[in-house]
Amino acid sequence: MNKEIRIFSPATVANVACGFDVLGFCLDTIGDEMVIRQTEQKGIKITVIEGYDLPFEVEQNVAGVSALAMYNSLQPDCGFEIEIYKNIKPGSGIGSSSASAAGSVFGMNELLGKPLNKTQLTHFAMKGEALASKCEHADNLAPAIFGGFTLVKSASPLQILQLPTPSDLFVTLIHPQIEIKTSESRAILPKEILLQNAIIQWANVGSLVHALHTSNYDLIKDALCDVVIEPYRKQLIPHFDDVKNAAMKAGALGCAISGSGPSIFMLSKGEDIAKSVQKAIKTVYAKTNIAFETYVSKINTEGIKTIL
Ligand SMILES: Nc1ncnc2c1ncn2[C@@H]1O[C@H](COP(=O)(O)OP(=O)(O)O)[C@@H](O)[C@H]1O
Ligand SMILES: N[C@@H](CCOP(=O)(O)O)C(=O)O
Repeated sequence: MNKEIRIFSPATVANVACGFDVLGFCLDTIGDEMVIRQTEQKGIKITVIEGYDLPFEVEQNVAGVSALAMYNSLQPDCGFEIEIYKNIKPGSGIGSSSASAAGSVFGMNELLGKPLNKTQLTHFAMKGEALASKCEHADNLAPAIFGGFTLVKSASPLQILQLPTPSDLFVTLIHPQIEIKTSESRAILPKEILLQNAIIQWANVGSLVHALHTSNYDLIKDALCDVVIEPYRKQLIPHFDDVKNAAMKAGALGCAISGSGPSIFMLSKGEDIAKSVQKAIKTVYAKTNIAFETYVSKINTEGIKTIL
């Protein structure tokens, strides 16, 4: 036995400004690698973790929890070992936990001859994601597994819509090297929101979806606005307003918190503008003593994939 595959499990941007818990897109160059190995010995084992200090206990690691949920449901006549080569810092706001939760179930499914479709994989991956964020949200998992832009129409029963990706859309991202746990940045959100803000927000979600379908960059610009979540969470992110101002001045279509932060993303029309935006936001953080990384990426329309 001992069949194995190596996979690339991408980072993702959840929420996309107005679509808290429902919208997301997949990044191109940033992601983890994982090796999933089929073994004669039954059960799930995490055998290697490199890059960051994370638990090896299956029940404490999101990759283990999602793998176990799928394993218990399918009850295959074999076991699996999981190796995690982590590039995405946990608590980054670019779907670190989601990359691991999706990677283990994707790899197992490939080795078992693909008995599950992508929505079913997302369902099991959500069990792992819930360990990290204390909530079964799929807005990182769906773009990681399906690629491109996705909308989670319903979490239960799970229904995912794939949205088109305008070809000239580029992402710029800044990742201040501080950790914000998704569970903690969810805990500070209000339980109720003002109707007047809800109206603005759902108009923006509808407009953004329409703009993606029609490659209408002006409408993307109008719709990339979050009046519900950002006012609370931006307080956790040093210099958020300065980054946003610099990015918009440099020509970005929009700028918002990536997932639960601390990463901040911008969308731009064309790679040249995305690079100018990168230069502008670098100057904001360069004046501080906070370490940071910046990236320019295409939208990854393929999602998670086998690389060996
Ligand atoms: N395989 C894993 N990858 C990343 N984080 C994990 C993993 N397993 C458990 N965790 C825990 O999940 C938390 C990070 O998840 P989360 O706060 O959602 O960050 P992110 O926004 O980067 O996904 C950390 O507490 C981390 O210890
Ligand atoms: N919708 C979730 C997304 C969390 O994304 P992450 O990349 O920070 O895990 C939220 O905003 O809480």
